[in-house]
Amino acid sequence: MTAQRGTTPQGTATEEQAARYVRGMFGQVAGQYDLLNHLLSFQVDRYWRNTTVRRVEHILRRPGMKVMDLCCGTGDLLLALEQKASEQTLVLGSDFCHPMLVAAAAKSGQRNAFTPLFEGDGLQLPLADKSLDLVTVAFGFRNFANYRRGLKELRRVLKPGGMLAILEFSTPPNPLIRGVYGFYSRRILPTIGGLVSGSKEAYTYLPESVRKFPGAESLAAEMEGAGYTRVKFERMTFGVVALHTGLSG
Ligand SMILES: C[S@@+](CC[C@H](N)C(=O)[O-])C[C@H]1O[C@@H](n2cnc3c(N)ncnc32)[C@H](O)[C@@H]1O
Repeated sequence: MTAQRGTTPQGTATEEQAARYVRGMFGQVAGQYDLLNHLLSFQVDRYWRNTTVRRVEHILRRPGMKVMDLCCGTGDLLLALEQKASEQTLVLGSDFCHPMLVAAAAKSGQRNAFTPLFEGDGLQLPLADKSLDLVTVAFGFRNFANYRRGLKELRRVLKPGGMLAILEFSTPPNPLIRGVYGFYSRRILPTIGGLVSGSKEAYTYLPESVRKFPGAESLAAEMEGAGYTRVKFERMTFGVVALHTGLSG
């Protein structure tokens, strides 16, 4: 399905259609996802995730904390979180794409504590209000069918003072870097991604979804609008990605 003009960031008429489209697309590329991630980012993706873990490490180390990596995909951030978490910290992984969770299950669970994985949509999580101390979302939030609803849902499941950390592609502020990155992501990335994964559409969707995603300042404003406090962001790699953090209130 090619995204048409519509009401969701994916261009579909309804949020259900957007979710089905995104889930199907990630399901197609789950097998080659890690290889392509590391290849297309020249391995810099590891640095982005490790930086994210460093920013939330104080929460991971505190015994009794409950942490969820939402949109965990094949589990790279989940694994990095697990490695820094105390054994008394509950780390959960969630995604709405089953083949991605299967890949994550093969990787996580390497510490002496159980890491439950569950299928869940970030817009409608099967979790009680105020149940988590930290939610991380790496490269998943951009795919939500409704950003405002997603922010509200994540605030719902966070305890008062709990932290949301969103690692996501962004728009480099420097026009020269933006031009070079734009050329790479629109021309080179879909070709390599298409050849390796067999789904050119998925790797054409990627730069398109980044282009449509709000810039770092706008996302910070959205977070504040949804009730998060102490919202801040840090750009990495010339602003190709940004890490936003905020407290649930
Ligand atoms: C680009 S992958 C990122 C995976 C992983 N976090 C990483 O850093 O590599 C995006 C993931 O978000 C998931 N996703 C997208 N929208 C979602 C939603 N509304 N609820 C749950 N998962 C979602 C997709 O299924 C996919 O596995």
